[in-house]
Amino acid sequence: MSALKAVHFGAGNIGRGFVGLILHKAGYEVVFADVNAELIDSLASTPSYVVTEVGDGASVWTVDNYRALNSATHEADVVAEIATANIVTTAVGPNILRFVAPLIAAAIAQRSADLPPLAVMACENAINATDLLKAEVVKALPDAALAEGAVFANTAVDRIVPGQDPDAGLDVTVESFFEWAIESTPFGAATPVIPDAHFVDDLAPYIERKLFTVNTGHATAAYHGFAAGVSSMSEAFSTPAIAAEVRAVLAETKALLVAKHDFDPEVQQAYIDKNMVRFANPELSDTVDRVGRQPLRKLGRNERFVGPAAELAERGMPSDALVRTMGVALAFDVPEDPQSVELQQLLTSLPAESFVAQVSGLEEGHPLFADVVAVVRAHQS
Ligand SMILES: NC(=O)c1ccc[n+]([C@@H]2O[C@H](COP(=O)([O-])OP(=O)(O)OC[C@H]3O[C@@H](n4cnc5c(N)ncnc54)[C@H](O)[C@@H]3O)[C@@H](O)[C@H]2O)c1
Ligand SMILES: O=P(O)(O)OC[C@@H](O)[C@@H](O)[C@H](O)[C@H](O)CO
Repeated sequence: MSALKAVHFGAGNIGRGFVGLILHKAGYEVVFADVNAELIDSLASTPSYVVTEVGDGASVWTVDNYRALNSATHEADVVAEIATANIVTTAVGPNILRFVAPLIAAAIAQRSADLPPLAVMACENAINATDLLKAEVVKALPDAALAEGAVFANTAVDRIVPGQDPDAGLDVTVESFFEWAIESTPFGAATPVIPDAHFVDDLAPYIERKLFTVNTGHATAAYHGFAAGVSSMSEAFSTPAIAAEVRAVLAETKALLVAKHDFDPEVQQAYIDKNMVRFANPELSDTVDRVGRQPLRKLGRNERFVGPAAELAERGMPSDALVRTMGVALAFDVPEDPQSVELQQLLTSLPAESFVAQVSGLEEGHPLFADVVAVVRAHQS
């Protein structure tokens, strides 16, 4: 292995505008793997694309030195690339990890024992997404011991990359802010060289602070915005009643983060205030449909609403704003979003208790269960 090589699954917004860019800046040749034939053909036939940042300290970056492979039609080629790569990353969505895992498993099984272990990092908005990916990879390996040929590290990624102008081609507009935290412990002394990432011993506080602040706040504005008939995120945040709902949920998640991870309350408040400014950035043309996408995932057990609300309830602490927002999220009805369609079907076909058990994963005896049932029932009536 001479030059550095990374295979990245998911050449979408965060793939091109964040992970691909950072790996490129770190000196890796990036091989993008995606199932979108049009996107892959376009990448394969275009030598470079441009990432334009907006916001404080914005720069413009040209990304080149990449290749692109269709992972639906060229599985064996993708496997061969991973088998000789230093790093494999994903930004496909947590529900898709199980589909990319068999390719990573096949590559690990094929990898020469002379090569250093493959670094595997899922870059998704989910707690311990790499652990989910690892479980699927191990399931697909002919011998679980082969997993020793890879190092699996959880990560937390933060950069708002909205849906792009259809005329932009491969170019991506992103906010200038970004953060990529990667757990260092799995790597021992051999952490990958990625200067724009930072390696931390314990990722839990980072990923929970990110998911339960950035993503909880973001989704709160999206669902309240949708219910109010607002379509752009910047408009949602500049609507005082919606901004107040966001501040209310973030006060609740702050209380949890402070109690659980011993964060300094003032530091967490400064983080919230900084994010309120990020969210409202009028230069980012983000939509409530994108930020609220896949509502069934977002209403899941370890996700941005039920996750913190359940822990608050277990500690006897209030979670009224989080629960109220879950109720508002039920109105998210976007015909182009299959999970939104399924959400609407489940709301008409299931009694409130079954809906809550199925969608939120809460059990009947849980201290949050009755509160969530109440908002579902109110929505149904
Ligand atoms: N956009 C953001 O602001 C942002 C920020 C941080 C994290 N994330 C996370 O990154 C992930 C991707 O989000 P996005 O906004 O880039 O979405 P996106 O829809 O723009 O990109 C996802 C890409 O994955 C591809 N894909 C789907 N199935 C695949 C498969 N089986 N194999 C390979 N590729 C496949 C799609 O074709 C698409 O190009 C999500 O987990 C999201 O939560 C997004
Ligand atoms: O990607 P999702 O669907 O989990 O969440 C939508 C947005 O909140 C998200 O993509 C943010 O823009 C991103 O997490 C910012 O780092």
